[in-house]
Amino acid sequence: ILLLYIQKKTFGVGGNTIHLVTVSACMRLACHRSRNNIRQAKIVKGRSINLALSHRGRQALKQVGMEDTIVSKGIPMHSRMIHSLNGTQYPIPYGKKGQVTLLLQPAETYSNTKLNFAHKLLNWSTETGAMTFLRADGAKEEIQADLIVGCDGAFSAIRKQFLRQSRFNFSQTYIPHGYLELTMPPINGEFAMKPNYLHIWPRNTFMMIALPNLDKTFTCTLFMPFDEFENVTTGDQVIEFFQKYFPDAIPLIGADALKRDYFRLPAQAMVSVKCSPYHLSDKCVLMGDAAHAVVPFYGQGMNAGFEDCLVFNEIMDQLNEDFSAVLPEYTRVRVPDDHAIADLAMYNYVEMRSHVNSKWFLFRKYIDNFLHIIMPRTIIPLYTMVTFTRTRYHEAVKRWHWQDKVRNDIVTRRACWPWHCLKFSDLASLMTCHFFNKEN
Ligand SMILES: Cc1cnn(-c2ccc(OCc3ccccc3)c(C(=O)O)c2)c1-c1ccc(Cl)c(F)c1
Repeated sequence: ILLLYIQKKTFGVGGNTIHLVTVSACMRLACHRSRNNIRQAKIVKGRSINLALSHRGRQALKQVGMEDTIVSKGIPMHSRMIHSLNGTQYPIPYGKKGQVTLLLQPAETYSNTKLNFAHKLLNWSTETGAMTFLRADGAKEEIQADLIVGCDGAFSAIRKQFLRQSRFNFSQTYIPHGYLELTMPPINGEFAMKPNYLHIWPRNTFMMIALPNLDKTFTCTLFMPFDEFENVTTGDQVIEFFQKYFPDAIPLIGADALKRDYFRLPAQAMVSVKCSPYHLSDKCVLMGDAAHAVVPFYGQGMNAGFEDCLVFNEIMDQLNEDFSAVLPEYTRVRVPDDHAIADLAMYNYVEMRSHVNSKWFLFRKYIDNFLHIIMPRTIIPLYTMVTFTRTRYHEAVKRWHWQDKVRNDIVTRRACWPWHCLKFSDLASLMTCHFFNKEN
């Protein structure tokens, strides 16, 4: 989690590698993490190390002068590549030049990084900020903090103490889908597929994506209901399943590797966590997955966490770093937006699970892009607002509903397409909205 120039003693607890390294690199923050160093682990149990960085996350990195460093280690994806069942591939650009999603892997450690791995938080006090850690050598370490930032993930130890507080709201939802990661190796030292694309195989209840890595491999993530994972128990059944749904991926992953890696780890669960408030008195604040774990179907998990820091620091500026005012204001401003992206990611999961196959995906995206081209200020695709702007998440949702109403009003009054079926007045009303927005 990015905490910018807080002069007081601030202790971050948790955070995954990219958050920890970035935090420490920019602020000599003492970070305490119960897990071992992911960078030294050979196999990390089911934990994906691909992180999709887009505009919100980049703005946070920019504010601490880290954007160029981190972006230089990322792979830009300027379009989706939709893989149809018959093996045909359709590129759909994300939009304007420069609107890319960056794929990151754990960054390098920086000289002023003080990372305390395998430090388990035993206890902490909301009144005094006193913290007790159990170190890897078994010794206990007492620390006194002015502010404790709980960025210790979806199953936060810091948040556990919030549960004892009156009027603390908390919800946790596991979805019936799991995910499993496979590796697509390079061919003759080169990427097996076009690298600067987010490869998507939309198959309604099954989906697979492939994200490029710096070592020219792709990390393929298969999303599928646990019931379906349980039906595939032998190597031959894996091949049969892939022949039916992802035939073009078999030669690229390799049949033997597919049969082997498919069973390397069990399918991992996905959880959505929402809570409020995000703060306790003036001593503790939750950020990142500890505050709002989201399902991955919008690629916004890390970006929302980074934007937490950006918003926190904007409020620190406004309220002169007075934690007793900053923390409640951070809750007031940030909770509606983080709840909105959690709901949006879950909506996308339902949308993509129910009827998003390659034809529907293509249709939706072509329509979105077409309407955005002819009325760039009136129709802005939701994915564009979420991924390529800092439009507040809850405001993006409000605008999306308004745009859907405008579009559906026109469509329901005219059963047919294409465009020439619309009466002039329909076009006029749309263009009026467009010019009206121009005024705004
Ligand atoms: C890692 C990452 C970064 N962005 N996205 C993402 C997510 C959703 C998208 O569209 C939603 C939609 C398309 C068509 C109809 C309704 C909704 C698009 C898009 O427009 O390209 C891209 C993902 C991602 C993550 C998991 C799955 Cl399963 C997946 F497919 C992609």
